[in-house]
Amino acid sequence: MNKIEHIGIAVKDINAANKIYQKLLGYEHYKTEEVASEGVKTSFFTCGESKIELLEASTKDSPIAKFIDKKGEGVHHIAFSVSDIRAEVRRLKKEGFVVLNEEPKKGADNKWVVFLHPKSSNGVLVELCQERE
Ligand SMILES: CC[C@@H](C(=O)O)C(=O)SCCNC(=O)CCNC(=O)[C@H](O)C(C)(C)COP(=O)(O)OP(=O)(O)OC[C@H]1O[C@@H](n2cnc3c(N)ncnc32)[C@H](O)[C@@H]1OP(=O)(O)O
Ligand SMILES: [Co+2]
Repeated sequence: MNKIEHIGIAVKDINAANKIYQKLLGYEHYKTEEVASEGVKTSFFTCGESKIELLEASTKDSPIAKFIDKKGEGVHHIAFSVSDIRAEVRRLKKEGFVVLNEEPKKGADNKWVVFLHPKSSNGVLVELCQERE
């Protein structure tokens, strides 16, 4: 793993959350992006070498909608940047982690992403991210 790429935060209202995180960080987000395949609207803030990803559900069955229904707003996942996502998937499977999608899928901000089930990482949903060429 190279670094924490982003921390994903589930929010009910991305416009309201943007204002809060703008005040918190002292600067504006640099982009918004809808990822229809994941049922989310995102907003990204830089934070040093890492990012904050705000996530609002765009569909009723979005993982974000389910998460907020059960747990409320808050930290939803931690994403790690990796250089070779397929090699990391092979390594992590051997280590016993539960991989949710073996085939990397298109994430936000020009990334390939793979998720690991929170039950295999102490209740934390983990995302692996590799830059798309
Ligand atoms: C924008 C794209 C991308 C990026 O580029 O950055 C994203 O970040 S997309 C983010 C949204 N997408 C995902 O989260 C995809 C991966 N997630 C999943 O596949 C599912 O959400 C899940 C983790 C497998 C859970 O789905 P499911 O089993 O259907 O949900 P339940 O509500 O029944 O929960 C079961 C169990 O798991 C706990 N849970 C759910 N989500 C989380 C979470 N984010 N962190 C920690 N724990 C989580 C949930 O509370 C249930 O626990 P118990 O009640 O104890 O059984
Ligand atoms: Co993410």
